[in-house]
Amino acid sequence: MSDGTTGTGTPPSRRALLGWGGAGLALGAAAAGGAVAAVTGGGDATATAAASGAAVPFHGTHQAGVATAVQDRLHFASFDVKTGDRAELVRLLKDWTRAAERMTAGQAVGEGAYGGLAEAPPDDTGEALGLKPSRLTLTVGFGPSVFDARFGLRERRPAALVELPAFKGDNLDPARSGGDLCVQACADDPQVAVHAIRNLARIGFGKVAVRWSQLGFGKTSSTTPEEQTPRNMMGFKDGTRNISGTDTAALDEHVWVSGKDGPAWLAGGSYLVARRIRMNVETWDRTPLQEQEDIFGRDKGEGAPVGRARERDEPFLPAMLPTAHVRLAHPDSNGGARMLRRGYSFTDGTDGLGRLDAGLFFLAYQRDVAKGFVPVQRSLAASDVLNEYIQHVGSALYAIPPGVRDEDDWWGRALFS
Ligand SMILES: C=CC1=C(C)c2cc3[nH]c(cc4nc(cc5[nH]c(cc1n2)c(C)c5CCC(=O)O)C(CCC(=O)O)=C4C)c(C)c3C=C
Ligand SMILES: [Fe+2]
Repeated sequence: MSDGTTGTGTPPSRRALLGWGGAGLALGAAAAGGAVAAVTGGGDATATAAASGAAVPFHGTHQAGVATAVQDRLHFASFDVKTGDRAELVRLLKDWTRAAERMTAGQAVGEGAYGGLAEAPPDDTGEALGLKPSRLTLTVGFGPSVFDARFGLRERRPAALVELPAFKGDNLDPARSGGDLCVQACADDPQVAVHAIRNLARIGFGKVAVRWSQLGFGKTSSTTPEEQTPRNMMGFKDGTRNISGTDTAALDEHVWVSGKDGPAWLAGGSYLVARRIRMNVETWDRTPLQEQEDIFGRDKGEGAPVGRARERDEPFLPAMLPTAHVRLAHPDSNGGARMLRRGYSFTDGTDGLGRLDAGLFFLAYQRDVAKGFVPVQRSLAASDVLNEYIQHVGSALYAIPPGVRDEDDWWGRALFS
């Protein structure tokens, strides 16, 4: 297998094509440092890392793509496992891990996209050649259905990994819900994220099939509060009170599964809730500004909570409508529940009735869904005035294993060992 550096008959890595090949190690380390700065540093470091197209380290205690700085683009895919052979599934997870190591470092999959046997299709599909690593992160998850009888994993199913309850107003499409495995690909370049999912799906041909996938074009939450807060498709700042990627105390309390929570294989991992939430943007755009602000409990320009001046001022919940989104979602209204939001806006063309098929692909990581998403969504589903403008049309839940520690480790090793 090629190491991704240039040589006769060997396809160059994306990094090599950028002129990084010879000094790959030194520059790779610098790029990783930039990515670390993106996670731990200030806004300037984040902006620099994004602009430089740096690589985010793949190996670590936790998977990248949860607490690491949120990139601007998403390709999320949910897969059904087609093989009934446990060994084949393990082989796939190992192959996926090795390919993910390469792609997140800006290298082509396997022997690359050209230069190999003319009689065989290339290992890599090629559309990311010449592009920077673009802070690509690949995050894998296991859905409840993978713990059925097929792979002998019944005893290993986390007690907390139960199907989400039905919520008032849900209009879920089974074709956009569920799945045995997921891969969240985030990057600053959409082509890099799409290339990653395409190549993982290709490696999995015959063993897994994409059940549904979702592209996202603008982050709606960040883990870097020192950055400018992004705006959602309703024009409001979204993610102001999200968990910061540097707030280790909050991450330990609300996001990472601990050894005490069980099962042991999931320690250092998390749970991911994905919801495709359609917005009726045409109706929203005809709603008066005051009403829009009352619905969220924040103003549209600054993003300040009702009665306050600045975005980061502490919300005073009694000043908001009892049905305001922020009042209902706030931890004080939900027994202290918090989650790390990492969603993206989407626009998937039109719906045939002249309306944009647009909305929020809501992604939230948490330590326990029963104490995070479920109580908050119950309260939102029952009373949120925002419900007049939105509808949940897709839903999935996954257990997110801990990070891949080194080159000998692989996604899900502790689960299958
Ligand atoms: C069940 C969890 C949540 C869903 C589903 C959800 C959907 C949703 N949210 C917005 C826009 C905003 N949400 C904001 C705050 C906010 N939302 C949730 C949870 C869900 N949102 C939480 C936990 C919070 C933070 C509450 C707090 O601590 O104050 C905001 C305000 C800015 C912010 O703090 O992020 C906006 C704006 C939309 C449009 C939407 C569905 C389409
Ligand atoms: Fe919200």
